[in-house]
Formats: sequence, C-alpha cells, structure tokens
Amino acid sequence: MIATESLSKRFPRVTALDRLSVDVGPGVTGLVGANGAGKSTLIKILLGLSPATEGRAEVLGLDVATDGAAIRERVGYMPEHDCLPPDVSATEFVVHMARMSGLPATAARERTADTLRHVGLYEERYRPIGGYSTGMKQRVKLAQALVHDPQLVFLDEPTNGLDPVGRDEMLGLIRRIHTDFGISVLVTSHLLGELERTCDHVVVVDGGKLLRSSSTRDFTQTTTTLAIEVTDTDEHPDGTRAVRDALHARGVTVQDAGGLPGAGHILQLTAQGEDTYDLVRDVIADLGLGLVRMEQRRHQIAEVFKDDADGDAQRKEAVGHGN
Ligand SMILES: Nc1ncnc2c1ncn2[C@@H]1O[C@H](COP(=O)(O)OP(=O)(O)OP(=O)(O)O)[C@@H](O)[C@H]1O
Repeated sequence: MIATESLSKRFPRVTALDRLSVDVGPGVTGLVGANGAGKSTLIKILLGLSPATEGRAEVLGLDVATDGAAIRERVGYMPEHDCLPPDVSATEFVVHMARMSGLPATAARERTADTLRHVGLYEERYRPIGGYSTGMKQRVKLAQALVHDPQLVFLDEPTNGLDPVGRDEMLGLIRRIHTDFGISVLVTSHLLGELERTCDHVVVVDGGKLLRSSSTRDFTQTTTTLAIEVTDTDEHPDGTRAVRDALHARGVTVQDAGGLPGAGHILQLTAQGEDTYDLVRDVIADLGLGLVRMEQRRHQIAEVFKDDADGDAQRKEAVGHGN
C-alpha cells in the first residue's frame, strides 16, 4: 500500500522526517509518535501535497513526486485540524466533496447519505456544522474522507478532542472501515494504547525516525507474568495486600502492576508453571477472598515503546560516554 525509502523532510530549523524507510501493507495500520514526531508531515508527502527533501515514496504503486493527483483520487484524507465550513450542513459539505472527487450529482447524494449514516450522523446532518460538537465534526471529517470510496484512507489524529466514549466509538468506526468496506487505513495517534485495539500493524516514529514497525500481535505477545485481582472483604479490607503478604510468606515474589489502569488492585508475579496457578488459587481461597481475574499478561505497546526509548537513551548515553 505504502512504501518509503530514506524519506526526509527538512524545514529551515527542523528535520521533520529523517531517512524514513517503511512498508505498509493492507489492513489498519497505526502511525504512532509524540507530537512533532513527523506524522502529519509524512501524510502530506504521501498525498503529494508537500515535496520530500530527499528519498522517495510510493502509495498504491504511484510515485508521490509525480502522481499526486492520481493518489488523491484513490486515497481519502481526514486532516487533523478543524477545517469545516460552519455555515453549511454536513450533507451539503460532503456532497460538495463527493462532487469535487468526480462523482455525478445523483451518486454524490446517495453516497453522502450512506456515508453519513455509516459514521453515525442522522437528522443532524441537515443542520449547519457550526453548531456541531467535536465528535460530530470528527465524523463529518471522516465521512468526507470516505465518500468517494477510496482504496486507502489517511486519518490524522481522528480521536483528538474526544471524550473516552467518543474515542471508543471513533476507534470502532475506524476498525469497521476495513472490515465492512475493505478500505485500508493509516491512522495516526500520539496515544499508543489506543491503537493496540484497533490496528493490525503499528509503525512507531520518533523525531522523524523509524523506531519500530511490526504487527500488533508481535508488540503484544503474552508474557509469563500473571496478573491477579481480588475483592476485599470485611476481614481483609485490603485484599490485594493480604494476598501479597500470604504469597510472600510462601516464598513467592509479587510486584504491584505500577502504571497500569487500576494498578492499585493488581498484583503481578512470574508463573513457574501450573503449580503457581494452584498456589494462588489456594491462597485466595484460604483468605476467603473473591478472585476477580487471574490472567497471563500481554505486553502493551506502551511498554515496548518505552523499552525502545530507554534502549535508545541508553545507547545515546553510551555513545556520549564513549566520546
Ligand atoms: N511547514 C512547516 N514549517 C516548519 N516546520 C514545520 C512545518 N510543518 C511541520 N514542521 C515541524 O516538523 C516537525 C514535525 O511536525 P508534524 O506536524 O509532522 O508532527 P506530528 O507528528 O504530526 O505532530 P502533531 O500531531 O503535533 O501535528 C515539528 O517539529 C513541526 O514543528
């Protein structure tokens, strides 16, 4: 779908992309990086809207340097920033974008109705966009990216400004773009955890450089770490602590799952085979506590990213010490 080779973009004061070589196949791919990592710059180059300083890139087999118009015919784009006219309705705006993409009037109206329904805009679609919530505006931006039935869409920070429920809904919509319509997706985010659930593949960029590109499954392989969560009781108002103490007494080292959601109630330990499961079960039963969950932990993308970043920092430090 996308291939870049030593792609660089230098502005007078900053290198936004630094010899980036990456291949992206069909499916849903996350492009992850902190603000300023170079994600939007990459998308603009891939759409043929901004020339690279060095290197080359292809989208759907087309060269971004020479075939920009052909790429934009086949690729939808949802920009990061608010770019919607406030005084027209979603229907008027999306029909206009469909017509701009070359659809005849009737097809443009039909596709607009279908697409707005798909993104979850119903009666509101006849009201001026200026009165919409952030979530509704994001849906209009998504609809205009899909209306001409592209093969691929670039979604730049589609969850920006949304509350947790709005984020979940948007991530669900993104997943369905691929499963329902077979359209491949490149979606950017600065939140790694978000893309874990949505993407088949994740590309991590940092300071314009490629940090990692691999399937989500590779990022989130199961570990030998067990995560345990228990209830509290009147006798043991801090059930987590009671289990930790009881396991310690049996010579098992337990860690708190610092940094994870709800971490205060989760214990982690390294499984040494089936015996560990039995021991944990017995300890919890003896204490009379309820077991909420006991599961093998998977790596989270954020941890892999952190490991890579730590490794990078250590490498930099090592280089620094060597000098
Ligand atoms: N037109 C421009 N002129 C000068 N510098 C630019 C320009 N566009 C981007 N940059 C710089 O290039 C770097 C990468 O920006 P880019 O917008 O691609 O990052 P990003 O990963 O998309 O982050 P964000 O989500 O904050 O937009 C930043 O340091 C940015 O300030």
